[in-house]
Amino acid sequence: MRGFPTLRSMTHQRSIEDLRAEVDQINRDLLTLLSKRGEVVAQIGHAKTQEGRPNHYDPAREDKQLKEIESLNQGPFTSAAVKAIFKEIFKASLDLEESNDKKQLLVSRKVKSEDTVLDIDGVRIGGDAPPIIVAGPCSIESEEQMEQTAAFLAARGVKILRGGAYKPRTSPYGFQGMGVDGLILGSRVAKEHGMLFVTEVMDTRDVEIVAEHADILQVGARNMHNFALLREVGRSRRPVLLKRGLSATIEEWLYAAEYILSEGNNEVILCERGIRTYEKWTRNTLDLSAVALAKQETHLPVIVDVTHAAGRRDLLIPLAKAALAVGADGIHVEVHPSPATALSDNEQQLDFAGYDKFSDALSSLLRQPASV
Ligand SMILES: C=C(O[C@@H]1C=C(C(=O)O)C=C[C@H]1O)C(=O)O
Repeated sequence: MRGFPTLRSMTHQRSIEDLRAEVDQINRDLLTLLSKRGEVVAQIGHAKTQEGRPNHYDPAREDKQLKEIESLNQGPFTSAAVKAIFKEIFKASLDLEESNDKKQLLVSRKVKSEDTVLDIDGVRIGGDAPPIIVAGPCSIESEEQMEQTAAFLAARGVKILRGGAYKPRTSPYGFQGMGVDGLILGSRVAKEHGMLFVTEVMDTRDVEIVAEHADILQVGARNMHNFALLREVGRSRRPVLLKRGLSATIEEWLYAAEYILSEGNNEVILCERGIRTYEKWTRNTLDLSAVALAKQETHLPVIVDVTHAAGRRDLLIPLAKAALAVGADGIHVEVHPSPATALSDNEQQLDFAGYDKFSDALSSLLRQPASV
């Protein structure tokens, strides 16, 4: 190989110390170049994020660089060795791009250290506000059902009434909800009792009409990955209650919230509702570490839907206590005047007597501000 002195000519000319000093200097130069490369790569990462490309890995680009490096390599290292070194550099660069990017997430506490406290018509959620209760039937079924439930809950100080007008049912033949009539009914009854109305929106085409009637838009677990819907509720100017997906990791859940914030809507309430595991004795498995982590990593309020997490009435009190103990900003619970005849979720909704027991059991925890 041209240009490189032979071992024999080198050994007697320079001492090992001398050579090592040169290696030390080369290390420093390499480090300077590596750091410079890292800075440029981080800028590429930032540009990709701004273009809405969350996946930064680009194998074609890496391959192109490796091919060029191979063609330029004149030794003494083999091309395989040089390529292995550069692959490590690409891997570290990708990590750098992605971790820098994560630090800049709008949901992150690193970007906004203080708690986001929502104030919806005087109802405060998050931060130093006492934990809130979101309660009401699974589905809006009739005027009588909504009227009875709202009157009962309002008398007990519940400020947020829930009720589904569009229902994401497992079977297409299950009750699909009352639609617009349900929206009108739910919002009227809530208003009459001085409550806020939260209801699920499942389709981008319905965001406008649901936002017209509801005070808070719910994105349900089955739609947590519906990125078009997340963007659309992000563009609406209503607070959003974002449930965690059935099998979503915490990271995926927080990225889903990021979709909403990235459209300019900062009013997001995260809702842990249990995840799908192998366990059969509960409908889902309540993930309390997700609540603690979401509180730690984000500035958003986090509430816990104990009804869907448990799928059975007998666990609601202990699960709600545990949720409040880890710092949840509220509890979501389904209440129906007659769960046995409800058109959905018969097994898990509380009747009025059950709700009274539930709220009595939690009363001391509900008075104080959420604590981590
Ligand atoms: C820096 C980039 O992102 C990643 C890192 C690369 C690198 O370190 O050279 C190359 C491709 C991507 O996997 C890029 O796309 O250019």
